[in-house]
Amino acid sequence: MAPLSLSKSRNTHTRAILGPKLHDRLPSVKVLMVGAGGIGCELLKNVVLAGFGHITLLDLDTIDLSNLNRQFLFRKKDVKQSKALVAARTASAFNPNVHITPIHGNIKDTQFDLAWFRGFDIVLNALDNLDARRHVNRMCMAGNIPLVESGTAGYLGQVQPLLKDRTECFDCIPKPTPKTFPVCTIRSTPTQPIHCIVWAKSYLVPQLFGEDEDSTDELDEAEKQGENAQEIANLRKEAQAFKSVRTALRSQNTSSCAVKMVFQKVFHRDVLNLLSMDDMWRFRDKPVPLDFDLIQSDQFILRGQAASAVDNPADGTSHHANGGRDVDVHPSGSTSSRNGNNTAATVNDTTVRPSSHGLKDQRSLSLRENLVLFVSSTERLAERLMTGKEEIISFDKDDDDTLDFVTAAANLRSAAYGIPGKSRWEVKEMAGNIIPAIATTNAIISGLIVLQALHLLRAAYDSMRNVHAQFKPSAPLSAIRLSLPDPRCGVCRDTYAMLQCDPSRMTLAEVLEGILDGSGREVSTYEDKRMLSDPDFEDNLDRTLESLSVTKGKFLSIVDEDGELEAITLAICSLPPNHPLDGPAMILPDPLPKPNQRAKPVISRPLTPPETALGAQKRPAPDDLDGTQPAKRARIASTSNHSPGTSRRLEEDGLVLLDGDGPMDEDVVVID
Ligand SMILES: Nc1ncnc2c1ncn2[C@@H]1O[C@H](COP(=O)(O)OP(=O)(O)OP(=O)(O)O)[C@@H](O)[C@H]1O
Ligand SMILES: [Zn+2]
Repeated sequence: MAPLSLSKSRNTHTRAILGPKLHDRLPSVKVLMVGAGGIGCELLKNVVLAGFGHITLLDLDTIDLSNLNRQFLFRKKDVKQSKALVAARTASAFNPNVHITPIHGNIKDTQFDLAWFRGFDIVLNALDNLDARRHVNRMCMAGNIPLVESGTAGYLGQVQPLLKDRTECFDCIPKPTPKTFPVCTIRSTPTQPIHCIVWAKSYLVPQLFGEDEDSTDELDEAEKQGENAQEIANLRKEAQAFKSVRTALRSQNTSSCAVKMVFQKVFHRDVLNLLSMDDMWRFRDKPVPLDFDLIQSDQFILRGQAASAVDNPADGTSHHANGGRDVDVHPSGSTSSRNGNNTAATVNDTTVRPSSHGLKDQRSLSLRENLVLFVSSTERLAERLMTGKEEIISFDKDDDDTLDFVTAAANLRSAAYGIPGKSRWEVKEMAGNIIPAIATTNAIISGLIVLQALHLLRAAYDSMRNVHAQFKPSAPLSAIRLSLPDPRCGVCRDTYAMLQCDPSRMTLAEVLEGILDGSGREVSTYEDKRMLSDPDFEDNLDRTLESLSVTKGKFLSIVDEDGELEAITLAICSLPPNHPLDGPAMILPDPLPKPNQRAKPVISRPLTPPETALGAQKRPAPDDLDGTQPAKRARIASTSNHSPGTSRRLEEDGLVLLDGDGPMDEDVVVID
């Protein structure tokens, strides 16, 4: 028998499985893949080998050493290069007929507007965060583009095909409330290692290395409004104290003492201040203020132990320092001290630790070693600010300097409060909210993504399933029929249209006039959760879209005040390239969007499993269905989520830090 030609053998099986019709179609299908990480690398390989011809691969990140164990399109030589570019280069070689366009960018960037999304036949998500997933979901709902959503967490995984009007969308189901901690626990009364880690990562790192948030105006305003004068005076003192250490960290002259200043403030003076509040410690163990010089000279006695002997490993055992000289206590490997000299704060570490005590990242550090690590990491971070390389630094589990800093600061705080410390490895897991990734789960999920994508392309809607990989040896996969859209969903129930316009020349009123065709309906307008106008608030109507930050890539929602009709959401796009310069500043969608009657709320909905890798998704209990109209719900959400009065920071990974002035149970630090 004559051997099959390579291209014949390459396609024979796929063709037999997919059937000639679908197989012939794949070379012309335009796929957008978002994410080239753990799932993304596996998925790209599958998509290329399945015979898809045009793949656009987008990822914002560069390759990290820690990716190599499972992101097999990358090699050590590729570290620090763009994931999208390297993955595309590697996978192109798997199939000569494939055309991969890599983009090193953020999918939320406004250049990737609805017009751009509409250039694709299908979108495959291989992302790792809710924010980006929500964004892609909205774009796909707006453009009626089939989307396959996916996620893995350890042994768990999920694949979910989504199509507007046929299936629920990613936002139809409320996502789990993240884990919360009261702010006072984090700021004043920690009792667990995680409290100290969150404090170091979400409070201390931003205070020292993040943006300079001038709170003077806020405090002046609070004072005017007659808030507690003593409290305001304390907050001013606190702000001033942080200001001076921030300045010191950024200044050449004082930088040598800066690290010690930081230490004295947060581990000594702040603890003394707290101790002065007697009431706080009536039923709690008191913290102990740490002493830099005494720890350095190993004369500090903490709860009966010397600094070099105090270590607080998670297992509760204590390792006493003796024996041979060691060891690098900079887990990142850096031992540099600024200007090559020992600064006032530098500890000449001759700590003696048995080097056999586990891998260096997994060792528990003594109090003294934590001090050394605190000094060196603070110096490294300060140096990055001083050399102007970065203006601000935020925590990143893969950034050795910030991880060292958080490890050391958290452990020093733990020591002060008598809480067990954590190794750098454990801190990385806890601060980075890491569930170890399992390559096999990624591989299984990536295969399932392609299967669901093929169902979508074939319009075989009855075959589509939500598939879950679960930790159940008897039933490792479960496949569930898809649910219908939630009629109350504020994303997929909107009527979408594309508005091509020049936002610098169009006012909000002109857009409303054009879209509502002079119907005079009473409406409110929103950009995301920001309310721009309502019937009682018309100040913005004569402002241009640009001045209201409603520009290319953003959505403008027009919500019916009566709640009778679904909302109209306009995706703002540029005018076409050939549009005459003196032409109209807006091209209205044709036909104009005609929103449907709003559906009455339903009580029972099809089953979706309770726990997913995209988040333990819970449907509202029937009692929660209060029948509130989405329009009104959106309004409530918009005001409660971003009330300007609340001092709130939202961090990338979903962590919310509320510096609350509200009641205690509203003051929470939230971990996603
Ligand atoms: N907004 C976004 N735009 C483009 N790519 C994104 C966006 N958000 C996340 N990603 C990418 O999605 C991918 C998710 O992959 P994965 O979960 O394996 O993350 P990772 O960073 O490679 O791994 P780990 O978090 O475990 O270190 C990452 O490569 C990440 O850069
Ligand atoms: Zn929805």
